Amino acid sequence: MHFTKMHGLGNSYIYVDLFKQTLDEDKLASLAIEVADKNKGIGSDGMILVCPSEKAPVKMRVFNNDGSEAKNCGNGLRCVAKFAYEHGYVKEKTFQIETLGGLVEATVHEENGVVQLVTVDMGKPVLARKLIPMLGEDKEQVVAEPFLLDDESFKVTAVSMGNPHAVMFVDDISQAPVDEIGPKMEKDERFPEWVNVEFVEVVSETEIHFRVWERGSGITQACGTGACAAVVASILNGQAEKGKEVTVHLLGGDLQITWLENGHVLMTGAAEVICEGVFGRK
Ligand SMILES: N[C@H](CCC[C@H](N)C(=O)O)C(=O)O
Repeated sequence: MHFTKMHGLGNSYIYVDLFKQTLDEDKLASLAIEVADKNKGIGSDGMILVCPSEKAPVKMRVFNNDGSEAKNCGNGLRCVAKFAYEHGYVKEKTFQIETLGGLVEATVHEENGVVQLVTVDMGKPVLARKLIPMLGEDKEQVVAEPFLLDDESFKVTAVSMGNPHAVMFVDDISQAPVDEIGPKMEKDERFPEWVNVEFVEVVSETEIHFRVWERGSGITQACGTGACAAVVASILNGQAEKGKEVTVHLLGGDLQITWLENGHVLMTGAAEVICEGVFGRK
């Protein structure tokens, strides 16, 4: 199997071009686990398939390193956009990408034919509890809601970017209990489809620090959909303003994110190729 390893701010995936090869649908989950293994595989946060689509020039499918399939991936979208443009699957610099969470629009910023940065219109966040999904009293939004976990109460703001996110605010990001709380909250029964867990330290209304425990992958260097959810949560909690660009500092680098007045979330960041190769026994 031919692959390209790419990353968005250190959130790396093994990209497989299904315009040029086919994979057995029944083996996708186990293949994602295999290629992501840093000792016996290639090593990554998961696997992303770059697929033909009937709704857009290209479709993205995302698998975490536990084999679970997700409906969206922000860092993955930027890399898929770069891949599709540089491989000639799209001719325009702005084009749609199909995801399991719906259609998004990407714009590539290229220099001498090489895409350096990509802007993705991630669409509108979903805030209704039952659509996150999150169990509990049926109310429109979950903003700073007390969430009891191991006798400790956390204030959770829930946002879906096509995939579910639980965002909490801390005073010092370096002290955020990512390892301790991440895995417990990820699979808490109150999140029927599990959840990505994010911690945010607000620096100003245009700058935040961010850490993540990803559903299905654990701690990663960056989470694009999580960073979008973090900006939306910051605004819902009165810590930032709609229409103003926020710089999100993640372990692997920065993303520029704006929750526009029209309700859409724009994300701009890097997308890079690490290597290409052939995976599997000769
Ligand atoms: N772990 C996520 C998928 C990857 C999202 C993340 N890597 C991003 O860049 O948005 C989930 O299960 O919803």
